[in-house]
Amino acid sequence: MKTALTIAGSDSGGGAGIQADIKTFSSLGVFGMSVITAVTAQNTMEVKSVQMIDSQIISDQISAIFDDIHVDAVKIGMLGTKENIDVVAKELNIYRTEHIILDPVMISKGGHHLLQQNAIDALKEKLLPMVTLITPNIPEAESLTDRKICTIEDMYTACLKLQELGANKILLKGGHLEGDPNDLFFDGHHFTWLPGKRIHTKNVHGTGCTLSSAITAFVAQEETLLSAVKKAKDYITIAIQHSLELGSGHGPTNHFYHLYERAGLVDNK
Ligand SMILES: Nc1ncnc2c1ncn2[C@@H]1O[C@H](COP(=O)(O)OP(=O)(O)OP(=O)(O)O)[C@@H](O)[C@H]1O
Ligand SMILES: Cc1ncc(CO)c(N)n1
Repeated sequence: MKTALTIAGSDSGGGAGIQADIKTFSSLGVFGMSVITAVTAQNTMEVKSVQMIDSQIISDQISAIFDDIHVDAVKIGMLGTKENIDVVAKELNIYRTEHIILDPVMISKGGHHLLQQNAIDALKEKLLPMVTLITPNIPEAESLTDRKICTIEDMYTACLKLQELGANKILLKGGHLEGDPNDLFFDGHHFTWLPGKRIHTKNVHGTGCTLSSAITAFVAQEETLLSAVKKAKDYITIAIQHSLELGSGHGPTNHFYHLYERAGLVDNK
């Protein structure tokens, strides 16, 4: 069985973070492992509080895994602090993996800062150049490039700017712009649009986490990056289409829908 590792924060509400990543890995047939960088007390409405995990324990979790188990692909989500970025970059430089997918998590859907402001430079300098793919949403790309993104033209320009900053491949998610959620993939030479149709639901908690871990699961299974990104887009679309009405805020997506459907466990009437 292929393996995937997520280095991210825990979401007690189960829809985003480590929990979304492990559900995604499992539903797509790869063995999931985790390095927890932060514990968030979170539900569908808000992040109540966050406790960062000590850098030494982060470093130990990474070495415990890599010293023993082969890792086919790594996904990085919430890191929280500059210290965490430093330790993750240092360890991943030691244990080299072919595929590293970075979701540069900065702010939760409810507006809670999940990355300290002083950590953005470290993310740009240390992690950006060493990862295979970065998957910012519009506000994250704006923060990384220091410019507003309002139009399709701006999305192209932002990808080129991210490349200038050292990024290898980029998936710029368009979900935060008006209209349909079309994402732009840039492999360093060519642009490819991943068209979407907006699903009108408030249950979009953890969509970014789920998309990046699905890409990770597909590259772990030897898909090319472009094919992994396309399959992951299909996967998140189905997960949003069948998202779950849980809690009073942004409910989670349905990570296992395609398996339930295959098993005849859903009523399609
Ligand atoms: N309402 C929607 N309907 C269909 N697809 C959507 C919708 N919202 C987002 N998506 C798609 O979901 C994926 C994740 O994008 P999104 O912009 O929501 O990530 P994000 O803001 O990083 O999420 P998160 O809240 O987890 O940080 C993208 O492929 C995006 O186009
Ligand atoms: C732990 C965690 N990671 C990522 C997100 C994405 O928004 C979140 N809400 N919580």
